[in-house]
Amino acid sequence: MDKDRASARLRILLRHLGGRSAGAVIAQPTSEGVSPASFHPQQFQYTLDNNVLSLEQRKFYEENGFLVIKNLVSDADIQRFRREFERICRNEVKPLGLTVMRDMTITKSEYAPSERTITKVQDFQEDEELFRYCTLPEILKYVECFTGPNIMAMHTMLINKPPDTGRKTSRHPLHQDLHYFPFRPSSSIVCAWTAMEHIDRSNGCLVVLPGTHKGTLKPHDYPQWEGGVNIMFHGIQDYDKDNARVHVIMEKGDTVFFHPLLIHGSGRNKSQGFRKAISCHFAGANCQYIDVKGTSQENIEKEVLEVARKRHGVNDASLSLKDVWMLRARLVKGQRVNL
Ligand SMILES: CCCC(=O)SCCNC(=O)CCNC(=O)[C@H](O)C(C)(C)COP(=O)(O)OP(=O)(O)OC[C@H]1O[C@@H](n2cnc3c(N)ncnc32)[C@H](O)[C@@H]1OP(=O)(O)O
Ligand SMILES: Nc1ncnc2c1ncn2[C@@H]1O[C@H](COP(=O)(O)OP(=O)(O)OP(=O)(O)O)[C@@H](O)[C@H]1O
Ligand SMILES: O=C(O)CCC(=O)C(=O)O
Ligand SMILES: [Fe+2]
Ligand SMILES: [Mg+2]
Repeated sequence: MDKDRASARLRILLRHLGGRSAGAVIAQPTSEGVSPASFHPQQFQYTLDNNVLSLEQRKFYEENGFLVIKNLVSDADIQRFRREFERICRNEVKPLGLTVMRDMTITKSEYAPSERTITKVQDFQEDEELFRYCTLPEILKYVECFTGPNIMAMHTMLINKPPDTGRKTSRHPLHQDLHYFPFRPSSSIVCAWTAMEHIDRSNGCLVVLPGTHKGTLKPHDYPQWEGGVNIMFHGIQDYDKDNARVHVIMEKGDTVFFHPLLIHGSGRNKSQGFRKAISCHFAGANCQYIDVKGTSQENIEKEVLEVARKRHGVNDASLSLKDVWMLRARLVKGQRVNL
């Protein structure tokens, strides 16, 4: 693409996004299909102008790709999420569309459903009690700094990381969440992840490689782990080993906001407890779906569609990753524009 066309495309993109820092041109990574030749020096690429983040917080996110806000979600709310999760585990409620995951070392076991066999629930957008998390004003206040005022909740999870059985399957390999998402631009997407208890290295805290959000989306695949790896837990094969791993220690209610290109994962849970966190990936409603065919995301599309076909018996060859995400997406603020 020549320089003029590239900058014209950027201008359209900017208008579409409702404008970031005044007069600034967003420097999008090349994986977004925009030429880096049109970079202009500017201060902020990953946060919007607003009065919520302090200059220091804003600079921290720009530089590192994540930001921890201490004590953001109340104990009372966390208790409600915990109760609802327990009800789901006991089969007392069956929210529509919910995906229940078991650790691969216990999937084929005879255990009755309980909090000890479920490692993660995903897609709780139809469970009003858990979905309250995605609508908490204290969460959305920060989310808006990244997505702008029209906010979609795209992906919801409550993670119940089990004590490791010794096979290290409780680890989550280093990855970028954007690998799973067929929508862009990446900087209008943010994950909010709230610790539901004290989380440190002993029970498998989040591990991040600061600054990696400035890079591009890397190819992902299953890691070659001896003890095996959970379904769809793709990892980055060759990340820069010189990048310092940072273990993010959090207290109950602390919330980390992070960019979908930030390389992160979590270590083994060496404790006897089930380590809990609740999270939602939000996106600006102005984001656009992309076709991932012919990209590194093709492998995850194939896996997700195979599961969708098996579970729902749909056999439509034209089904794409986009269709799956359109069903999950739920508006939490403003207007549903594209997603
Ligand atoms: C930003 C996002 C980052 C991420 O989210 S990374 C994680 C992404 N994970 C997902 O999207 C969730 C994937 N899981 C699922 O969709 C469901 O758990 C899954 C696999 C469909 C299973 O659901 P159900 O069919 O209700 O359960 P089931 O017990 O009958 O299992 C069916 C077949 O799947 C297998 N399975 C289930 N959980 C597994 C696991 N953790 N690791 C490896 N294999 C697993 C299970 O053994 C069974 O296999 P088979 O049919 O007997 O051969
Ligand atoms: N040698 C490695 N190669 C690739 N990824 C790794 C390696 N070691 C750890 N990881 C990944 O890095 C993240 C954090 O792992 P970390 O080393 O903190 O945990 P751990 O090995 O379970 O525990 P610890 O090192 O505290 O005993 C996880 O995503 C894990 O999968
Ligand atoms: O809570 C964790 O272990 C992190 C999970 C994660 O990064 C993910 O599911 O995308
Ligand atoms: Fe992740
Ligand atoms: Mg280690």
